Amino acid sequence: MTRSTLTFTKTSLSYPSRERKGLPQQVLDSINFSVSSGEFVVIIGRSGSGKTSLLNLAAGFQVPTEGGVLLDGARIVGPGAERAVVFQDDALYPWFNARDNVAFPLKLRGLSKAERRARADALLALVALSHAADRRIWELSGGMRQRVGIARALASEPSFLLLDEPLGALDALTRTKMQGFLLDIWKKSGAGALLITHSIDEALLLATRIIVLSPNPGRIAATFETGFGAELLAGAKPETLRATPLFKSIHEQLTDLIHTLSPEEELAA
Ligand SMILES: Nc1ncnc2c1ncn2[C@@H]1O[C@H](COP(=O)(O)OP(=O)(O)OP(=O)(O)O)[C@@H](O)[C@H]1O
Repeated sequence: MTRSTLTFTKTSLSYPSRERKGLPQQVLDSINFSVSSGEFVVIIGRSGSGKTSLLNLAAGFQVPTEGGVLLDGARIVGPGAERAVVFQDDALYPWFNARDNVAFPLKLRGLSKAERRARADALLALVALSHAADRRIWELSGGMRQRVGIARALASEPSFLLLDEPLGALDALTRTKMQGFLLDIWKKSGAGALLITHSIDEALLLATRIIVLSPNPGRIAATFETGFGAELLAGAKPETLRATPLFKSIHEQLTDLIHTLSPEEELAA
């Protein structure tokens, strides 16, 4: 895969606000950062700090009020197959089985039935769901559904995975498994990842870089370069990493920072 870069440059976003009688409410203020292939950037910040808005801009669902969002230097003006989005409650087609859900974007790309089946089966193998290819969506657990959603997102061979709390609805054990899994997929795909989470622990385990957003309007308050994901991929156990002084220190700094920025907000550890 050729190296690709997604860049936010002096990106600001305002929404018309009902409470303010139509006056614009600024939710993002002059955001500057980039994500390249092979990077895993995690955005963390209190509820309402503009995380989803940021991701929507990268996806091309919205356009900035000021500044730009660029893909390899070209302004993003709409959604594109090279930027795949995975949400918390991914809307899979309940009347299709897992394979047909994954194959659906391939149909839109005009692949033949045999090609779609072969590609969907390869993607299901990648997310360790070969055994469930023929099962309907309602026959799958929450974690399995999320893996189908990720396989479907990978079907378009995206350069970027845009992940909006994809693991937020899962129980703790499944979430831990899925974190390792997500890292593995990201590494194998060579894509760049931009993940939103409320969990400081998750941010630390997955990110190559953590960006903290401060609220009202959303601004970058701090950036942390981290590398625990590489250790997880190399086989380290999450609990071993959590016990290291460096993990504890960054966890403490992030907790302090987010609570200083939003003292009334309870954040998940
Ligand atoms: N389509 C919209 N129209 C008007 N205001 C919006 C719209 N979408 C979001 N907002 C407002 O923008 C601000 C940021 O919302 P956003 O969803 O980006 O934050 P967030 O950090 O992702 O929040 P959460 O963690 O709760 O998901 C909020 O005040 C929200 O009410």
